[in-house]
Amino acid sequence: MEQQPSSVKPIAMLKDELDIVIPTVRDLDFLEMWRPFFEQYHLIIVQDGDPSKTIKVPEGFDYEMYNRNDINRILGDKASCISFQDSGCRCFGFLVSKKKYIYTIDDDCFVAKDPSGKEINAVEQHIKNLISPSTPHYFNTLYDPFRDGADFTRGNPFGMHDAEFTHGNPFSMREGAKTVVSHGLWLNFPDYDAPTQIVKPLERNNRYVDAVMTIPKGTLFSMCGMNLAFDRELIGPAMYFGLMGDGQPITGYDDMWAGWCMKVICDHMGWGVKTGLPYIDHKKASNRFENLKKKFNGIFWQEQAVPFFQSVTLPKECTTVQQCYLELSKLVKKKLGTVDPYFIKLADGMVTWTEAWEELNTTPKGN
Ligand SMILES: O=c1ccn([C@@H]2O[C@H](COP(=O)(O)OP(=O)(O)O[C@H]3OC[C@H](O)[C@H](O)[C@H]3O)[C@@H](O)[C@H]2O)c(=O)[nH]1
Ligand SMILES: [Mn+2]
Repeated sequence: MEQQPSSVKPIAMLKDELDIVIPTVRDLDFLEMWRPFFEQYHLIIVQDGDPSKTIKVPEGFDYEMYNRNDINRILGDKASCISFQDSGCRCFGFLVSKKKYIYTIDDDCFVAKDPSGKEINAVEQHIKNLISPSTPHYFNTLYDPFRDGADFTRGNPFGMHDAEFTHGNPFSMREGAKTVVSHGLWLNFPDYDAPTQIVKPLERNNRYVDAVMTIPKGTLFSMCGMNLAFDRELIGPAMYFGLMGDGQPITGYDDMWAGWCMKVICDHMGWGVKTGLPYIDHKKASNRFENLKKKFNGIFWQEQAVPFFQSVTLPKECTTVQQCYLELSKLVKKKLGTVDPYFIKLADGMVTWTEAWEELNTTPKGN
C-alpha cells in the first residue's frame, strides 16, 4: 500500500461531532501547544469580563467567539442565568453548540505527557471514554473492563436485566451503561479549594494514574470544568454551570454545582460518568487568596448542599433530563432556599437555563 507522506495529518476522531468550548479572559496563546490536537475541531470561545477587550486567537483555528454583549443579544432577559466574571460563563458555549459532544478546557491548561514522555491527546481519550460503556451499578476492581487488557472481575453479574436502572430499557450488566460524562484530571496544580491551596501552596500533583473508572451510582464527586467532556445531546440540558461571579455571593462552584445536578440525574437515568485519564498540565493562573475571598461562602454551603444532593430521589415520572432538571430546581428552592436566598435565585437560574436550552435547541413544531 502506498506510504502516506508524513505531512498528511490523521483525521481527528469525530472532528465534525465535537465542539471545544473555552471560557477566557486572556489571549489564547495556549492554543499553540494544542494545535496538533485541536486544529481540526470547531472552537466556541466564551469571552468573559470586559466585552470591549480584544482576545487574540492564533491563526488557523476555526472558531466562533461570544462576549457578554453577544450573550445579552442572543438570550435577552434569559442572559441573567449566565455567570459574569466566573468561568461558569462557559455553559453559554454548551447552549449554542449544535454538536453531539462537547470538550471544555481552561486556558491555563496545557498538553501533559504520559510516563513514557508521549504527549497526551486529551480530546481523543475523552472521546474513547464517551463511546465506551460505563459500569455504574457494580464497581469493577480492574477499573474500566472495556479497556484492552482488562475485563469484568469474578462475581460481576452477567444478565442482571434491571429495567429500573434505565427506565424500562433492557439492560445487561456486562454490556454496561451509556457513558455521558468523561472527567479528566490534572498534573501540576490539582483542583484544590482555596483553604487547601493556602495551606499547601507548593503541593503539585505528579502522580499519573493510568486508569479510567466509572463513578458508582449513588456517589457524588467534585466535577471540575477545566478538562471535561460530555454527550451534549443526552446530558447537555443538565450541564448548567451555576450562576456565580459578579453580583453573586459565591464563585468557583459553577462546575461542581453542575456535577452534583448531573450525577443525580445520570443515576436516575442509568447513565455512566467516568473519571481519570486524560491528564492535562494545569498551570494555575488564579490567586489562592483571591479564591478564598471569592469562594468563602461555598466552603460553608457545600456542607449542606452535598447532603441535599445525596438525599435526592427523582420521581419515576421524570423520564427526560429536562423534566429531571426542573424537578431538581424545585427541590433546590424548597430545601436549600432556607440555607440562603441565593439558592432561590440559583433555582430560578436553573429554570431560565432550561427555557434557554429549549429556545435554542428545539426545532419549532412543523419544521
Ligand atoms: O472571571 C473569570 C476568570 C477566569 N475565567 C476563565 O476560566 C478559566 C479558569 O480560570 P483560572 O484558571 O484563572 O481559574 P482556577 O482558579 O484555575 O479555577 C478554575 O479551574 C477549575 C475550574 O474550572 C474552576 O471553575 C475554575 O475557576 C480560564 O480559562 C479563565 O480564562 C473566566 O472566564 N472568567
Ligand atoms: Mn486554572
